[in-house]
Amino acid sequence: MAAPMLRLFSRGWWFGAPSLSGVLPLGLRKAHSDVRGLLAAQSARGLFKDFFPERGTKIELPELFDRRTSGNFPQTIYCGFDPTADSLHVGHLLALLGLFHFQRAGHNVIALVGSATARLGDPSGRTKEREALDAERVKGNARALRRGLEALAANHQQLFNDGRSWGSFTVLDNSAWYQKQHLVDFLAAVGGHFRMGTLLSRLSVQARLKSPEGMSLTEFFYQVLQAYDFYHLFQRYGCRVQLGGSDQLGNIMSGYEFINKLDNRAEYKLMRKQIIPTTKSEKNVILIVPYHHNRLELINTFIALSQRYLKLFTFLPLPEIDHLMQLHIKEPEKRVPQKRLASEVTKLVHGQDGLDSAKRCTQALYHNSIDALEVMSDQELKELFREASFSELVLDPGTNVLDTCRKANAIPDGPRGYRMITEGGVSINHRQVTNPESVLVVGQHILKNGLSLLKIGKRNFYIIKWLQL
Ligand SMILES: Nc1ncnc2c1ncn2[C@@H]1O[C@H](COP(=O)(O)OP(=O)(O)OP(=O)(O)O)[C@@H](O)[C@H]1O
Ligand SMILES: N[C@@H](Cc1ccc(O)cc1)C(=O)O
Repeated sequence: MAAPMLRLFSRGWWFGAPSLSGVLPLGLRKAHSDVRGLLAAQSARGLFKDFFPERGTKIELPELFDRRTSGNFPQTIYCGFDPTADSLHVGHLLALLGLFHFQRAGHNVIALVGSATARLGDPSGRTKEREALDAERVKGNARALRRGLEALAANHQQLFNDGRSWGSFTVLDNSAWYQKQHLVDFLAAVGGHFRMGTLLSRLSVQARLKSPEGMSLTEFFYQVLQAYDFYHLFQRYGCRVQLGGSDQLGNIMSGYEFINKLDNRAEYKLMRKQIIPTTKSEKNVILIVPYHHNRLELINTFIALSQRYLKLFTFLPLPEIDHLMQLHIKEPEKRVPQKRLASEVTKLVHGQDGLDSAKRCTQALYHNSIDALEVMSDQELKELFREASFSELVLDPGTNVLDTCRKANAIPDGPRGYRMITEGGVSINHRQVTNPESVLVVGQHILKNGLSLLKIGKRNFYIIKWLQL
């Protein structure tokens, strides 16, 4: 008899509020309340949408997550991330939050960096074969991804602890088991368990076979590797649940079938659906790896996003989210839920320091705060005014407003530049300066941190770092 499995897709944000009975399979409804609590809470937040398989399971999924069912607790759940780029993005964050929710409920979770799979390239959800990545590039990306995953897990642990005893968070890399694998041995041992008809029937394969470009053997083989990963994690760590976006359904099914052929113990999976359609477009990807992304960009994006994302991207209890929404109805201009969303996500991604820094940037940018500007480091200022040009100038005695603007190449030479100042188009440190001959004063035009922020017109910023002060 086929072993039980589960698929849980997250609800897309465009589908409306999830209703429990509509989302969860029959088994869950008869489960006892504790179990119901964990999956129901996740579904109520809109994190998961569907289960795989839906029927014919020997053990119902809820038992798998039940603290009180002996032998079943804790479970190990994994999700894979291919290092095809050197940054995590918001789609990954969603997958990670899925893992974090299980971790918070006491289960052990594995974030798998797919250094081996990234070399092949997952064809799922793609219309064209991706550019092949060489081993060095994948290695660099994998290091960056691992750092990002570990940083997020550490922020989660330090800043979102709720006093319960959590499961472990482990980062693994599938190159660890493929490096040692001999190709012929692998094909001989594994290949026979995969049937061509089944592999060919996967939607991701079908779509690519019909495309003008077709599909390479390398890409076709991808699902075998992901299936084997699942098997390996099942054998080695007892991992019975895999989490993935809806594009991962075919790969997860292959893993499920493969494990069942080799081992007929109960097997389960969870799946999550992609909920941010724009994330797949390269232009719209919001990079979140801590060391080379723009915190302000992240905070602004979350301010602009729908309130629904509070449920998806934060750990705030639902009643608290309802309360924030009530506040929003009374005073929408305060944008309370959006600000809270931005700060919760920034805290998770960048830690408390990152959040404080993003708040200083917001103060300096939107509230023209000189105090905030004064305590900002060069790095923060550069990040804040990413579009701004940055120059280092020597402060000669008697340097005036006109000299400063010219040396920073902020105004044109000649009378036109001069007039831009007299006509009020120039400000230094958020204060308008209309006299081109005014000599710069430390403490007014030059901040305590040795910086000046020059603004020309409405949005052209120039940061000047004064040397030899
Ligand atoms: N926008 C998204 N919404 C929800 N889940 C996502 C999103 N983007 C990726 N995921 C999920 O995150 C996990 C890791 O994805 P993966 O590393 O393959 O990223 P990707 O964006 O699909 O990039 P690529 O295919 O170019 O490597 C997968 O389970 C994937 O389905
Ligand atoms: N195929 C997944 C990443 C992944 C890699 C290896 C796995 O074992 C699982 C998942 C994706 O592209 O989104």
